[in-house]
Amino acid sequence: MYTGKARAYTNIALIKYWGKKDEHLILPMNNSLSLTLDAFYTETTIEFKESFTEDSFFLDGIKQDQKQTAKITAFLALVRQQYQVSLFAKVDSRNFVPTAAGLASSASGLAALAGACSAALNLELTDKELSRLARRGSGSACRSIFGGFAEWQKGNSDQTSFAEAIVSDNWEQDLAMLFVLVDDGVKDVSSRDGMKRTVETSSFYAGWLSSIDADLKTAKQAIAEKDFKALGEVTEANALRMHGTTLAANPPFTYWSPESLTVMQLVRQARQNGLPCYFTMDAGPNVKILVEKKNLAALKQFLAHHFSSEQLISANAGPGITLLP
Ligand SMILES: O=C(O)C[C@@](O)(CF)CCOP(=O)(O)OP(=O)(O)O
Repeated sequence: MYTGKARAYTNIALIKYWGKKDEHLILPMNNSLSLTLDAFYTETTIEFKESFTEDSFFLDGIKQDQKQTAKITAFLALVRQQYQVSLFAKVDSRNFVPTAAGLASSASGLAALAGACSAALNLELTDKELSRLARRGSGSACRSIFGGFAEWQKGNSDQTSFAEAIVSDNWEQDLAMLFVLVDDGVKDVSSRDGMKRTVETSSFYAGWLSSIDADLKTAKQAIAEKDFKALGEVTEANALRMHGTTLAANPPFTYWSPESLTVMQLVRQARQNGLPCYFTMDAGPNVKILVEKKNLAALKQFLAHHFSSEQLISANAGPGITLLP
């Protein structure tokens, strides 16, 4: 019997991963850049055992069905094949996210699973190898191996596609992210399905790709210079461009709900009132607002007129993956 446990935190992309060049290996079309946060994490324990006749997956103590287990089973099949393991496993994940719906990220879950496998099988993977393994579970998971800012080098093969920490002189400690939970109950298109449809059908996709290199350069320069305005502006513009691609997909779709648009407008208004903050969004209606820690309280106060405290969840920069005893 082999057991392992790991904790990994969610990350939010400031320059988005949106589109795969290779679906099987999960190689992205473009580099992306993220900030790992401390508020949401997953702890995953895995047990490989001779007596198990199939893989099983428990999330917060509840056995998951085939569909929810799909990403996990596919990942474990890869681990067995890659590391010549014949044993089945029991995976027990606990998501430490505020009760709010829709915040459990596959990034922290699959990164924690990769770490737990490495520990259980005594693979002693380097961070780069762990990032490559996590990438096979879910693309954005490869960035959660690292704390603070990370860049996912797109590469062109399984060997060359992995994330790396961005040297930042700990500037991320001065930043915060405020999640505004807008729950409009609309069942979104998953990020995996959304990016696939967009790559395959959106006439705006080429425009998105052509803007990435400049955005990455701007973001990395902003981090090096601790220039919050520059980082915020490129973060917001990049997110708008990513989401713009969905409008030209076939069939068209959007992750934005009416409340999402209200939050975006409030962020612009806060800026006009002299409170620097910038929004980003992923595959769902929730809005994430990048703000300097010194302005977090003022931002929360400004939004408190429109949202309940349960809808406003703040996070600071978080650490990389931790293997647990
Ligand atoms: O996080 C980002 O860069 C941007 C997104 O969150 C925007 F929605 C995409 C994350 O995609 P993911 O869930 O990693 O997809 P997978 O590789 O198909 O599992």
